[in-house]
Amino acid sequence: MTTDGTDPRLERWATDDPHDARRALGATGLLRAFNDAGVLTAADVHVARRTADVVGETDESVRLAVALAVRAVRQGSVCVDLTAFGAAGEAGRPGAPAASGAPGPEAPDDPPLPWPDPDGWLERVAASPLAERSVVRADLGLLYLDRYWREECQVRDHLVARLAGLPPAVDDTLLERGAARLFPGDAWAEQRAAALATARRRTTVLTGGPGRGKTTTVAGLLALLAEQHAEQHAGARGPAGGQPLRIALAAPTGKAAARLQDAVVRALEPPPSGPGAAGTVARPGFTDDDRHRLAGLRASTLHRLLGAVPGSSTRFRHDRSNRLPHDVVVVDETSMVSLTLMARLLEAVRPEARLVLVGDPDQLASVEAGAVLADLVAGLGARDDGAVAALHTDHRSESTAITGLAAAVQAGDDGAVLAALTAGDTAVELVHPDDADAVTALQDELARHALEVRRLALAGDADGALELAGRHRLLCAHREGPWGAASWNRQVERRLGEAAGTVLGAAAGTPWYAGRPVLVTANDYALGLFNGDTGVVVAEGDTLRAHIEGGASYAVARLGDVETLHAMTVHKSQGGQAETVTVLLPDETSPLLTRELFYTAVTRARRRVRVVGTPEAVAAAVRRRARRASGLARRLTS
Ligand SMILES: Nc1ncnc2c1ncn2[C@@H]1O[C@H](COP(=O)(O)OP(=O)(O)OP(=O)(O)O)[C@@H](O)[C@H]1O
Repeated sequence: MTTDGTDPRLERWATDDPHDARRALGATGLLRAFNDAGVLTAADVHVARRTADVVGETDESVRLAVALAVRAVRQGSVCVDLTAFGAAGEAGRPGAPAASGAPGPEAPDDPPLPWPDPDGWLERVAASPLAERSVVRADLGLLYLDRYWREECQVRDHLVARLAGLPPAVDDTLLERGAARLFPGDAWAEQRAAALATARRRTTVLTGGPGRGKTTTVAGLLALLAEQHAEQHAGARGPAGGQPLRIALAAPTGKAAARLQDAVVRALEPPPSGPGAAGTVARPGFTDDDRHRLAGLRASTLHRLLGAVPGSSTRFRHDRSNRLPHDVVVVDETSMVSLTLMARLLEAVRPEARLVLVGDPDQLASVEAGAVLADLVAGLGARDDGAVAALHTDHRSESTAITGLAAAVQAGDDGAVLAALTAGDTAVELVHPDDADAVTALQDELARHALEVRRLALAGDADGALELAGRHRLLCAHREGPWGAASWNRQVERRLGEAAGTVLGAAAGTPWYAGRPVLVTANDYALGLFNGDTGVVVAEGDTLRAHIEGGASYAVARLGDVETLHAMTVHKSQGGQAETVTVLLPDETSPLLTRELFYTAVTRARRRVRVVGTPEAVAAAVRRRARRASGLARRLTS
């Protein structure tokens, strides 16, 4: 582990298969050596060779640098810091300065690599025809593929321009009065301050972990803005007069958008009345006027908001020449937004519109390149002009032990994490993977849970099966391997089949059976299904129907992109929560084992979290950052 917490190991792939698709047949020189060593894939090598050949670049170290830049993007970084690598015996040793986010130098037991001399390496790339032709860019001491450099600069330019613009006009007396009504007293002080700060700005990043009251704050903020708008346009005539505030609510995935809409609508509902209802649900103090002004709010995916263009994942109908019409744009789960999508969003939002980016910067970043939310928090936070509003108070978790564990993970304090996991609190528990009895007990518990879900599903009790299935989540770092989601899915299915005296799941030739919990893995707008939706297959007479959380049900034959959900990856669990969560940690050498992964996993639990892993794996997870190389935070501060 390097001093900045970056993983010191250079992640490599390995295979005995001479025909493995990652092998770059015909590669020579340094590219060959790094491909043979499992650092570069055939795709990395191919791009470097083709672009270098086109411009006649023959310097092997430059070709290697381009391949490493391609590799970096493949691994989620936006650029690469060549100083993180280095000549053998120089920067290549563990503990040498590693760039933020860049994969670090090799582990001591890996064969040494023929690294070029790091001195002047970036300068050689910068002087090459590849840089002259803008194939790559050397900037901030980092090497970028041109597209990502341009996108990073675009994001910086748009944000800096937004921050430099005049603040929106507000009626301060009305705003203060509204905030005191919506967020009254001490219990709402943090959210009141955040909503007030956000209302007075064009651009705000609103951060907070799960249950910190972000969505509730957004609902109250929208009521404040709608009140301001109504006041400003009272008695106005003409096309704008009387037009309600145009609000866009969006999230990167369909599931997150549906949750955002639900949460905002729920927050706006009148508090329950009747005996015993008082004090059960805390809601901002909305009036009927607020509810009327915000009636019919809908959330959509960011792609849908921007107007997806068939055949392109990076171009949208709304762009700088056709801006979004909205006065307020709220984006939830911003941690899942890639650099490319953020660049497209920022160019499409009208400069005078309010933009509120909501999310938890400690969670895993987007599947695609970039760690935009974390960069915005670091970069804008350092400017100290109030663009970042943070919520810290946990309003949801039913266990202070879980809150404490999550805080210790967040702080990177492995000692405190291990102490929390072994303190004997029933809400938080550590199971050693070599403890055969404990692992068997876990397997039995999972099988009992799956059997009970199946019993309800066979009896046609869709609500009961859904409710029970959603109470527990088994989260894995990996998809494959002994501690991967696929293997645990098979294991639970085998136990289920044994108990039912039959074969269930893939081994039976059909994945469908009553009690199969499912995870939707792609949006299907025609069916109204979203990536991340969860459900259970229920027997209805002789047929099987998948009942999806939220009410819809479908004949199983209609569903295409679904996976079995006895276990799931932590990545796919983002945005959801369950009463109990079991986290299976891989051993401490797994490159996926990071603080962000562990934090995301434990914060999915509301009441109880059980971590299966060695103390070494826990410590490695807490200490290792999933940093992604990017220059955005620095660009925003300079
Ligand atoms: N000030 C408060 N006092 C009491 N309860 C609150 C307060 N603020 C929010 N809550 C309640 O806490 C729960 C979580 O709030 P909310 O959904 O706004 O959090 P969140 O940060 O958006 O969570 P997530 O990111 O997990 O969706 C909700 O049930 C909400 O009603």
